[in-house]
Amino acid sequence: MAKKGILLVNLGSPRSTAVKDVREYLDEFLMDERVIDYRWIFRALLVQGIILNTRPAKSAEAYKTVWTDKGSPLIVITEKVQEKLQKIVDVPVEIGMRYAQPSIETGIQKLVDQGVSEIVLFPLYPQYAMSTTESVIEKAEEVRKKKFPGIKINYIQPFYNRDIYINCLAESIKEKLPENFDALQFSYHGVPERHIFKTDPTKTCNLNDCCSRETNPSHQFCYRHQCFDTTKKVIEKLGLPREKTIVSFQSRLGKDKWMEPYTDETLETIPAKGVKNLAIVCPAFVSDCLETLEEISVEGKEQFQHAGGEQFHYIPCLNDEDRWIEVVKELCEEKLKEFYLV
Ligand SMILES: C=CC1=C(C)c2cc3[nH]c(cc4nc(cc5[nH]c(cc1n2)c(C)c5CCC(=O)O)C(CCC(=O)O)=C4C)c(C)c3C=C
Ligand SMILES: [Fe+2]
Ligand SMILES: [Fe+2]
Repeated sequence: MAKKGILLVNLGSPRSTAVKDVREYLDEFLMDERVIDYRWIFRALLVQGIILNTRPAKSAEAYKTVWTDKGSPLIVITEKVQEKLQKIVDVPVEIGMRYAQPSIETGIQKLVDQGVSEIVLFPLYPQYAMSTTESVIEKAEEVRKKKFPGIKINYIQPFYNRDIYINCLAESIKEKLPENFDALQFSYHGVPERHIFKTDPTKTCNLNDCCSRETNPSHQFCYRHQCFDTTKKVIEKLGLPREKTIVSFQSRLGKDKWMEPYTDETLETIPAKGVKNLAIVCPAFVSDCLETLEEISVEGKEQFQHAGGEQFHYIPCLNDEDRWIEVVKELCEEKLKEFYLV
């Protein structure tokens, strides 16, 4: 019988905080046609002609503020998840990053070296986006066809609405919520609005009320809907009134219109509306990273307090919490079983 294995895939980080390494990482990341989805020549002009002139130095400074002795938080946390998962499943577990190292190819090679020919690949993003889930699958398929044509890969689908994940996230948030807070903000990574239209095969999403409907044909590929649905399900579990919660989108880049409302603008306006004590969580990320530890915990806090906010309570991601490892295990085992069905 074919040997099976698990590949956990996350976004990836620069090799180090040196400007040249950050530049190399940003080059690979932003030249991905599913991230900056312009025609190659315009993407190259924007990324290599403009963004890479100034952003690497600025981002390198930001990375320095979150870097650990062992490296980037995102990589270190993903390695911890791998270690913990490996102790409770009986197939080999490896990690691969969409950008930089260890790459998806490296991860697959390590599994193949252990005799694996059937892989469950887990893109570690709860909600589907062209720039994340789709990009990972495209890359893995490219690598498989070119380098490992004999192996099979089963992909774990976005799990934004799965009960096991919602329960896990709600319990984790509940444990970390402060006693008193005026609002709980859900800050998701943003995407350009254009991406949502582009990946909607039904052409029924207009980025309006449809995203909050219980059912709509576009929901399977609508990042906005999936963020709303995660939020709705978590606040139901927490028993929080809708009025005590805020949804916003962070980390926009460039001049395109990204999904609104923007997290930074929200943080600057809510204190005047009476939100002085804020709890904030970032459920598009399963591991803490630059975008949560620096952009939200540090910059976001400053923006909020500068605008008159008082208590700012950042709720960490699921990281390597045991309850999350159990969810990863269950989702992986469910997919592993599919190999026996074909
Ligand atoms: C949660 C899912 C993510 C989506 C969707 C996403 C889309 C997206 N991101 C950029 C540009 C940048 N993102 C950066 C960092 C970053 N992004 C995610 C996740 C998603 N991105 C993570 C986990 C991280 C942190 C990586 C780490 O090493 O900790 C960066 C790099 C940092 C910086 O310079 O600010 C950029 C740039 C775009 C353009 C995009 C969708 C189109
Ligand atoms: Fe939608
Ligand atoms: Fe990003």
